[in-house]
Amino acid sequence: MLDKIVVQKKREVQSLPNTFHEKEYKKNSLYDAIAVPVNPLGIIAEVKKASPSKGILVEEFDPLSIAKTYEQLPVEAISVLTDQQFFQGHPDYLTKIKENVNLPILRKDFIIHEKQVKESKEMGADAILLIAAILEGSQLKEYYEMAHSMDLDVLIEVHHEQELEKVLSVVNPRLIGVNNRNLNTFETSLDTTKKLAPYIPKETLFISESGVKTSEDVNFLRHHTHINGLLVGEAFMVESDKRSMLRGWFETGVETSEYST
Ligand SMILES: O=P(O)(O)OC[C@@H](O)[C@@H](O)c1c[nH]c2ccccc12
Repeated sequence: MLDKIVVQKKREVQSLPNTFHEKEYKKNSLYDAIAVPVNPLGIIAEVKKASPSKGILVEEFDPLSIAKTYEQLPVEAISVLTDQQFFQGHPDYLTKIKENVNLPILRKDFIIHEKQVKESKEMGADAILLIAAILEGSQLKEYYEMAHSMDLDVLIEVHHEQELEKVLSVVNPRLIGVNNRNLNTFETSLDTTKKLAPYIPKETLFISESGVKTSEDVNFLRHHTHINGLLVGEAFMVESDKRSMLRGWFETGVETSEYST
């Protein structure tokens, strides 16, 4: 699946222009929001209509009103899918949300070319995702540095130890996301975050991505790892009472974390 997405992205990149116009948006730092969260853990709530694994999550999809609901909860940041082909997202959703919602906005897409980094800035993103599985070490370094020079924060996504090693050998990332979903099989396992936790540098902000749905999930992650935040899509999208769900996640608190190194 990931291969198929990359083939499509290569096609899309060919039709991107060579120059982009930078508009003046107020920057909201994803890093700062996660470093000093309002919630007990930093919450990045995703605006996602559909996914290749689940199909359409919500029929009546109004990205701006979803983002405004997130802003009211509140959450620390918003992730917006801009991929059209596989997730039914759109770049305009991100721009519209940036213009109307005062939270850090992460562009969620499959970046494989520097033009997409510049395009993200033009869209109004505060941060981008770089997926280690689809990038060489040299590309990771190049896009990471380029993004920072444009004042974009970067969340680097990894799935396993070799990817993490590749990332750490080229950059000193401020934010790392461990994706619990295997992008080839689409299965999620929170053990992915647990397994990688000991290898995430202490000074790096650590996000667990995908497959978080219940307070048991949240407590599992808080008990076994030193995560700073969660990236949640589906659970929010299909829940009508998002506020109660979020409150419920932190109600029971955590027993002392077993995680110590
Ligand atoms: O809907 P979930 O299981 O809560 O997952 C959200 C998010 O982590 C997921 O959408 C995601 C993580 N990494 C990605 C890379 C591309 C597209 C999507 C993603």
